[in-house]
Amino acid sequence: MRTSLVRSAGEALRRRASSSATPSLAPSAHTLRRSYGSESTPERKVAVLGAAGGIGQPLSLLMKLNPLVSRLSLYDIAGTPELRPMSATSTPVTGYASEEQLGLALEGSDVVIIPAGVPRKPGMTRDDLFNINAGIVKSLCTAIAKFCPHAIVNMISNPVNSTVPIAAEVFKKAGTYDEKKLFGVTTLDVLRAKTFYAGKAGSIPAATNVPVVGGHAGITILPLFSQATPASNLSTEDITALTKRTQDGGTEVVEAKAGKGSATLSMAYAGAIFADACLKGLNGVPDIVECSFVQSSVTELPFFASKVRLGKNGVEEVLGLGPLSDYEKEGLENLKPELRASIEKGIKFAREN
Ligand SMILES: NC(=O)c1ccc[n+]([C@@H]2O[C@H](COP(=O)([O-])OP(=O)(O)OC[C@H]3O[C@@H](n4cnc5c(N)ncnc54)[C@H](O)[C@@H]3O)[C@@H](O)[C@H]2O)c1
Ligand SMILES: O=C(O)C[C@H](O)C(=O)O
Repeated sequence: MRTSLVRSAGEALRRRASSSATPSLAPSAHTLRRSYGSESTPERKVAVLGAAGGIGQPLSLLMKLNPLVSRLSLYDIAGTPELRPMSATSTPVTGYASEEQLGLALEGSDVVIIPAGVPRKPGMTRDDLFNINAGIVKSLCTAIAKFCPHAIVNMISNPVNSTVPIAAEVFKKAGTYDEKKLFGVTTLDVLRAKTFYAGKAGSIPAATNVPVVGGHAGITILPLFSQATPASNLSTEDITALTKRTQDGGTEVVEAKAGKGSATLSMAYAGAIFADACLKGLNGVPDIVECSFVQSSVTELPFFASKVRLGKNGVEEVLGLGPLSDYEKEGLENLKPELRASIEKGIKFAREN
C-alpha cells in the first residue's frame, strides 16, 4: 500500500519533471527499488577505489546488486578479502590490493567511484583532511588518466570542494580532461535536505525533492527549500533551521560516531544512487537529473554543485539555479569566498605536486 503510494506519487512528480522547463530531480531516482526491465543494459564495468572502507564495502555491495553493472572491480590498499566471495555470483567481481594491480582494476572501467581516503574525527573540518586525501586522490586520478581515461569519475573523498579540482588538474596535465566526466558526489546533501524537509512539511520523503547547490562543506552546502516539492508554507525560522541542519548533517554524524569516522551507510546509499544515475545516463536513459559538483558556469566559480542532466557522455547539461529566495541569494553570496578558496587550494596543490 505504502509502496504503491510512493510509486504513484513518484510517477506523478516524474511526469511533471519531464514536462517542466526547469527539470526537477526525479524522486524515484532516490530510491533503488526500480525495474530495469525495459531499459537497455550494455556491458558496464564499475571500479570502486577504497572498496574496503566504511563507505567502500556497502557501496560495493550495492553496486554488485545493480543490474546495470556487468563487471565490478574493487581496489583498496588494505585489500578486499571480505568482498571476494561476492564474485561467486553472476556479476564478476574482482578484488585488487596492491598499487601494481591498480591498472588492472581500472582497465576498461566505464565508471570509477572514489571513496578512498581518511574520514573526519570530531572537531575536524573536511578541509582538515586535505593534507592526506589530496595526495591519495592525485595518485588515483593519475592512474585513471593512464588506464581508463574515458571513464566517468564519481569523487566521494573529502574535501570534495578541493578533490574535484585536484582531479581536473591531474587530468588536464595528462591531456585526458573531459569536464563532462568528472563529478563530485553531493547526493547525500540532497538526501539529507529532503529527509529533513519531509519531516517538517509532512511529505513522503521518497516523493520529495530539494535541490542542493554550491559545494560540499558547511555553508557551501546550500539547500534550495524555496524550490522544494511538494511546496510547503514553512516559516522563515523553519527554513533557517532546516538549512543549518542540512549544512551540519555530516558533522552531526561525525560527532555521534565519536571518533569512529563519518557517514558510511548513508553515503554508500547516496553513492550507489549517483553511480546508478551515471550508468543510466551512459545507457541513454532520458531525463536523468541529479545534483552534483561539476565544472560550471552557473556562477563565476569554476566548479559548482547544481542540477545536472546526465547523458551518454556524462554531463549533458548543467542546469541553472532557478529562482532563489532572498535568504538563498544571501546564502549564495556568503558561500562563494569559502568555495573559491577550497577550489583554488586544490588547483594549487595539483599544480605544485
Ligand atoms: N562526498 C560525501 O558526501 C562523503 C560522505 C561521507 C564520507 N566522505 C568521505 O569519503 C572518504 C572515505 O570515508 P570512509 O568512511 O569510507 O573512510 P574509511 O577510512 O573507512 O575508508 C577509506 C578506505 O580508503 C582506503 N584507501 C586509503 N588510501 C587509499 C589508496 N591510495 N588507494 C585505495 N584505497 C585507499 C583505506 O584503506 C580504507 O579502506 C573520506 O574522505 C570521507 O570524508 C564523503
Ligand atoms: O561530514 C563528513 O566528514 C563526511 C561527509 O562529507 C558527510 O557529509 O557526511
